[in-house]
Parts: sequence; structure tokens; C-alpha cells
Amino acid sequence: MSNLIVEGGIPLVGTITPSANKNAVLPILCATLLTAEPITLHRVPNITDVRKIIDVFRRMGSTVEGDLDSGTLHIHHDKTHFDERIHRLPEEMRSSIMLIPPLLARFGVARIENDVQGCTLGVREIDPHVEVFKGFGAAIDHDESSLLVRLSKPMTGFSHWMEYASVTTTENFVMCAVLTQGKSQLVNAACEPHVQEFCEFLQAMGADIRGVGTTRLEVHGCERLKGIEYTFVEDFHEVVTFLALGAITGGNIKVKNGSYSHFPLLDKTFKKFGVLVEHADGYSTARVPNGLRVEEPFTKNILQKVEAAPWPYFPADLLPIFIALGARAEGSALFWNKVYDGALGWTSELGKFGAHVFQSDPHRVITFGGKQLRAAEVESPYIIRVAIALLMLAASIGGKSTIKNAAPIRRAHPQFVENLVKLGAKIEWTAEE
Ligand SMILES: CC(=O)N[C@H]1[C@@H](OP(=O)(O)OP(=O)(O)OC[C@H]2O[C@@H](n3ccc(=O)[nH]c3=O)[C@H](O)[C@@H]2O)O[C@H](CO)[C@@H](O)[C@@H]1O
Ligand SMILES: C=C(OP(=O)(O)O)C(=O)O
Repeated sequence: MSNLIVEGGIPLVGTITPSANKNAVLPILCATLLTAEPITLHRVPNITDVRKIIDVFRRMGSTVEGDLDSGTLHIHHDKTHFDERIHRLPEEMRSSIMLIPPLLARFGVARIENDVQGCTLGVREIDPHVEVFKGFGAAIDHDESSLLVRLSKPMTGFSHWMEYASVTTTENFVMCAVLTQGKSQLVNAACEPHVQEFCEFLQAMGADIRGVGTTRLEVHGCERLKGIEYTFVEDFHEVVTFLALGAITGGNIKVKNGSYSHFPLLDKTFKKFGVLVEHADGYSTARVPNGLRVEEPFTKNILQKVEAAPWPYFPADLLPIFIALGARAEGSALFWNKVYDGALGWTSELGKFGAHVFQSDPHRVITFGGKQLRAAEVESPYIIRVAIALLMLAASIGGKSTIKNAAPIRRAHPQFVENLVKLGAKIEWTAEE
């Protein structure tokens, strides 16, 4: 188990260039398998999920050159082979399921282990994915430990209305459709910034995808996709995380940000806690002029609230970051996770810091902020952004705190602790994985 030891109470100050968004990088890495031409990627983050995918590429005979220290990778899937009896796709990461469409397109078969759960946020269904694979003409065999997907003839165009806007199912739908003859349509598609970046990457490869950024996608299949060179944009999760870290520690972090257009609702949510975000000259900054304080709603008998749902709502993955702000800010706020049914149990850990947070049902917690907090030893579940939320509180409180099991941070944020040290934090890992 990897733990983080934090000597808190130090305002974090400085300038940060965020990494790329794990949830754009991983589907894009999977999509590279859709072409046998060389692909060059820049700003690839050195995170555990990326290393696992690269490892499986190499085991399948693909060439992956370059290195994750420089962030540039040259990927060539020209000698790639796949044997479903030998090749196990990476487990404990949700993105493994996005290797299925390119493997199907190239080899007509893919097998994935059941454990493609990723963060332990509650139920993470595979049924919507199965529905998509079947819709494109695949047959599914399911045993206790794995899912075998097979094609006996080329995929055919498919029109589908999803029950809910699932991110990875949308990406899988698009990957099935881009090389399938004819037209495919998806209604209730996810449109998160990472889904948009992923579709734009495929468009650059030559895919005909219409409606990117909306909930209706239309894909016209093409014969082949070409190799390209691509540079990842800054991760909005990381931009938000560093702004929040600056705000909660009473510091000031200037964060490089190339995508202000995604920020209006995020900025508004920061403002609910007294944090004023400004964007100028390619950077974002946050000020807390009157201390962390929950903005009173005008409507009587309601709490200030943050409501997380599929984009363009506030993103569920960022909820823990704002729960940490809520636990610190004077006043009460309701946090409502409309996506996951098991993503809030960890909030009981906040009590160890002396925070008052009440879970009213599987989807909602209320923070009663502004309490006197103390350093503590807390344990993170296997949820990336929760390890960060616990770290945020620890960094804001004087004294030494321990975040046990903080390793999930490494799934999404390269050099995270090193970056915090550069900003003035006293923080270190205690045990290596
Ligand atoms: C690799 C990757 O990109 N992972 C992200 C992706 O996971 P992932 O694509 O697995 O998440 P989904 O969008 O499928 O949603 C996850 C689960 O939430 C429930 N659900 C979701 C939406 C909804 O309207 N109703 C509903 O019930 C379902 O049980 C579903 O299984 O999107 C999630 C939701 O933004 C993020 O937390 C993950 O970080
Ligand atoms: C939940 C996350 O990732 P995954 O779906 O890969 O577990 C996340 O990125 O916060």
C-alpha cells in the first residue's frame, strides 16, 4: 500500500502546467489500434493506466517507442497479433473495455476479464457495452471470469438510443462505427470534454463523425484510418484540482488552461464556495477574497447544492474535490451524485479530520463546513479523486496527516506529488507499490 504523509497548513503557490486527461488519453490509445499506420502522440502522461495499455500493445507485437518521461510515444500497430487465449487485457481499469472495438475490427475477436471496474464508485455496468457490440453484429459469450466478443461477418451500421449518456459506451460505439460500412447513429451520447477530444482525434485520423460535443452523433464509416501526430490538451480535472488546492490552502496557483470554454459551470460551482476563478492569457487562477464561504441561495428552505450528472452538468469525477471545499467552507451545502450509487461512502473518513459531513442517501451528502479541523490518518478507497480530496483537506490543516492507500492518484495524475512539492507542499510517499 502506498501512503502519503502531508505536513499541512502551507499555502501552495506557483505555476503549473497540467497533464493530459487520462480519460481522453486512454480511449485515444485504444483507438490507435484502428490503424496499421504509425501514430505519434505528445504529452502522454506517465500514469499507471497508460503503462498498462502500452504493456499490452507490446505483448501483442506492436511497436511503442519513445518514453513517458518526455511524453512522446511513437506507436505502430503493423505487426500486431491477438490471441484471446493468451492476451489478457489490463484489469482494474475501466478503459480496458475500449480495446474491444479495435480488436474486433482487426481480429474479429476480443476477450476481456470481468474486472474492468476501475474506481470503486458503485455499479459499473457492462450491459450498455454488450448492447452496442451486439448491435454492430457481434456475438457475446460470457462466463464467470470473462466476456468473449466475436464477429462472424463484418460489422454493419447501427442506430441506437442509449438509456443514459455513458462515456465509455459512447466511445466504444464510435470506435465500432468508424470502420463500419454505412451510417451509424447514437442518441443520448455522452459529450464530456474527453469524449470530444477523442472524437476530434478520430476525425484527424480521417473518421467522419458528426455532432461532436452534442448528444446526437452520426458516424459514416470509412475504409481505413490514417496515422497522425497528435498533442494532448490540458486536463480540465487537473486544472480544477490545482485551482482548488490553491484555494483550500490559502495559496494561489496559476494553472495553464487551453480550454476555458469548458469552464463556465465549473467557475460558477467554485463561486458557490467563495472561490473566484479568472481565465486570461492561457492561464486560470483562483482568488478567495472573503474566505471559503458557502453562497446562500435566494430560495428559502433549500441548501446550496452541487448536482453531478453527465456533461454538460457538473462532472461526477470532480465531486470529491468540491466536497473537500465544502467541508472547509463556512456554511452548508448539498452534493448530489446522480451518476453513481456507491461513490460517497468515503465521506465518513472526513470525520477523522473533525469535519461534519452527513450522507443522507447513496447519492447525497451534506457538508456542514467551517468546523475546527485537525490532522488525521485517513484511508482512501480505490477512487482517484477521493485520494485527492483527502489530500486537499490534509494540506489545508496544520500538522502531519496520513492518507493511506493514495496510490490511485497515480492512475490519472503524473508527477502529482512532485508538482505539489514545487508549489511548496511538504508531502511524500511512504511505501512504493
Ligand atoms: C475511463 C473513463 O472515461 N472513465 C469515466 C467514465 O466511466 P464509464 O464510461 O464507466 O461511466 P458511465 O458513463 O458508463 O457511467 C458509470 C455508471 O454510472 C451509472 N450512470 C451513469 C450515468 C447516468 O446517467 N446514469 C447512470 O446510472 C451507471 O451505473 C454506469 O455504469 O465516465 C464516468 C462518468 O463520467 C467517469 O466517472 C469515469 O471517470
Ligand atoms: C473514475 C475514474 O476513472 P475510471 O473510470 O478509469 O475508474 C476517474 O478518472 O475518476
